[in-house]
Amino acid sequence: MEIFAATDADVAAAVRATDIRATFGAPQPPEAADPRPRPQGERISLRGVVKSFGARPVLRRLDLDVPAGQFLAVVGRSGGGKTTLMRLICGLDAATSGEVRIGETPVTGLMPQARLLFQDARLAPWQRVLGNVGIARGPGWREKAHAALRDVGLADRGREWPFVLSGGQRQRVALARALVSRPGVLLLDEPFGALDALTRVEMHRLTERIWTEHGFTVVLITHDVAEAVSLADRVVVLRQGEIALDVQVDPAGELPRGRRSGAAAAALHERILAAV
Ligand SMILES: Nc1ncnc2c1ncn2[C@@H]1O[C@H](COP(=O)(O)OP(=O)(O)OP(=O)(O)O)[C@@H](O)[C@H]1O
Repeated sequence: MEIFAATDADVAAAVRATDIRATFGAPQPPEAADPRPRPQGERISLRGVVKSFGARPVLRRLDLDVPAGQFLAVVGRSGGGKTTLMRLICGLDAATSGEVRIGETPVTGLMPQARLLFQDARLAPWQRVLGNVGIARGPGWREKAHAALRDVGLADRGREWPFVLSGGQRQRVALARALVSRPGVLLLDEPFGALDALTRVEMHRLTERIWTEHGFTVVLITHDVAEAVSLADRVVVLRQGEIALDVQVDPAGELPRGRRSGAAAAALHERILAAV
């Protein structure tokens, strides 16, 4: 295993080379300054997907199409198969039968165009923040990692160690690490579940902004129906391995994302809760 620790000189050079003034929510510099290729959201499709562990079926003949660029939220009770679904989409696990595709490509192993974020940030403690974001290395990794840190409002934290960061900041580093390769699909497995309410709202706004700027396809798992209604284009309820509800959040385009309140949002909230 390669263990790499960026030296202070490395980090200082990377920080000097980019704009460290950009902070969370600040306007982003022109695309030309970013060394990463422009991302393309990718379609996700599942056809007749079954996943069993031993004799126990967890996903039962699932059909699901997520159009490129859509923000889909998946809600459901514990044990309903949500994480299993994510693992099949990114190729961490294989379906027992049926087919999963990202774009036109059948998922037969780990998919480089899909990135998965968990509830815990899973940072490498022996790497500084910049090293964590660029952990996959490759040509130009420092510049790419720094651009991703700037995306998440942590441009000036690259030289710090993960243990000095707050939980929300660690999740932002994990998000930057996922974004560094400009994925077509971002899979979020309850990444906000362990955060306090204010940090969670910050992360909602950050996720929405980055999704708008990057244009990737998002699948967000959450137990929080309000979070699903607030952020997503569409909500799917997964119950005992089957889709119990599949609903567009705002088909008429009347509910501003992030401020979805009022009777229509409340009715949708109730409908989702009834299906969970
Ligand atoms: N590797 C595995 N081996 C055996 N059973 C598994 C495995 N992974 C998941 N399961 C089982 O599959 C079912 C669905 O698990 P999954 O983690 O997908 O649910 P979930 O909806 O994400 O739950 P939660 O909301 O609690 O995270 C559970 O009963 C779980 O015990």
